[in-house]
Amino acid sequence: MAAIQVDNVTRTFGSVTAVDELSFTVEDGELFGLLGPNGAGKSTLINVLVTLLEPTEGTATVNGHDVTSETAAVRNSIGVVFQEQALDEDLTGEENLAFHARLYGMGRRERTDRIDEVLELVGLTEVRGDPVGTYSGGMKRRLEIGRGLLHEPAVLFLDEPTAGLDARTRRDTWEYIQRMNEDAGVSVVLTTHYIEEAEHLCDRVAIVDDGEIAAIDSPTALKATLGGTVVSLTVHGAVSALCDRLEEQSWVLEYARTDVGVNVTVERGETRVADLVHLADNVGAAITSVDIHRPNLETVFLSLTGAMIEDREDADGSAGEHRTQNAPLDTVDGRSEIATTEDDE
Ligand SMILES: Nc1ncnc2c1ncn2[C@@H]1O[C@H](COP(=O)(O)OP(=O)(O)OP(=O)(O)O)[C@@H](O)[C@H]1O
Repeated sequence: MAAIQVDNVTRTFGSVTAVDELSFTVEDGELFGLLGPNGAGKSTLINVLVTLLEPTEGTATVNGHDVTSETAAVRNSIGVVFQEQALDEDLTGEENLAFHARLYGMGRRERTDRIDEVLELVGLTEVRGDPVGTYSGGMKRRLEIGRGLLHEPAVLFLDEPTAGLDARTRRDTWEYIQRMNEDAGVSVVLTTHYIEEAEHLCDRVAIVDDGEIAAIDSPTALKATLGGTVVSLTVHGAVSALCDRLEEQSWVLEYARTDVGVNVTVERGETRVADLVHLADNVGAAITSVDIHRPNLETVFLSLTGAMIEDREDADGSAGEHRTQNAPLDTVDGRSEIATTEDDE
């Protein structure tokens, strides 16, 4: 049985379609990610799956239970960690868990055993007696994840599990998420707008944009669809002539004009910079900056939607707004010399 089955789910808020006819399956034991910018519809989808919102249209099951007609069964079989922290900072880590265990109706014996196990799993055994107010951001996050696991759910939902954490703590948190997925055998569905998180952590990723799934596959398979690196050129003058020349080159896999120049997809981008500069010279165009994007989920998002996730984030406040295709990759216009940067893997 699939952990989650979503069939044509739509959720609207007035005139806003937050989730638009989504269909996908999450297999038992998978670590599954919903990747997209703020406002893409990830939280709305999670809220439908955890029975906090009813779908406007379509159906979904979680652990075989229908999210509309079997809400109690769904809730009993899931754990949820929301974006907003919900811990009592005056209570100790252990007391926070005990409170939650009582809510779930766990008996004293079961409670004690399970709290010990969970604290061990999230690496908080030594600080179990300290007030949560003294915990670091990462420790609080782990405690929340542990709390979501107390009643041994089959599926754990994590909404932006590492938002607001520094890079190192984020990486540590990934290890704990992986550990629970592997050791506790729990299926995990997480939302994120961090490329690296989706890439590093997830077995499969759905790329979500404007309420729709643009692509769904393993990070490796998604990157393989690109078949090259994207070289973003900022160009002054003669962009059309440069595009005509790009069209003639057998080594150019694809190109697309942007507001500031052109994105060129080639094999091993770093080896083609000199050729691109040469081509530009020939047609009287000036390349003022070069950015090389190794294939990662950001470049997959770019090729699918015409914008970077970061651009969408910058445009936030207008979450979910439609942007023009091939929006600028960067605001490097006006640089006088060529700067070459590469995304970290
Ligand atoms: N309760 C609501 N009322 C009205 N509009 C909403 C509501 N909840 C979400 N939306 C809108 O639905 C769209 C999707 O929002 P959603 O929060 O699901 O996106 P998201 O990808 O989870 O982003 P974030 O990470 O910022 O929560 C946005 O346009 C948002 O403004």
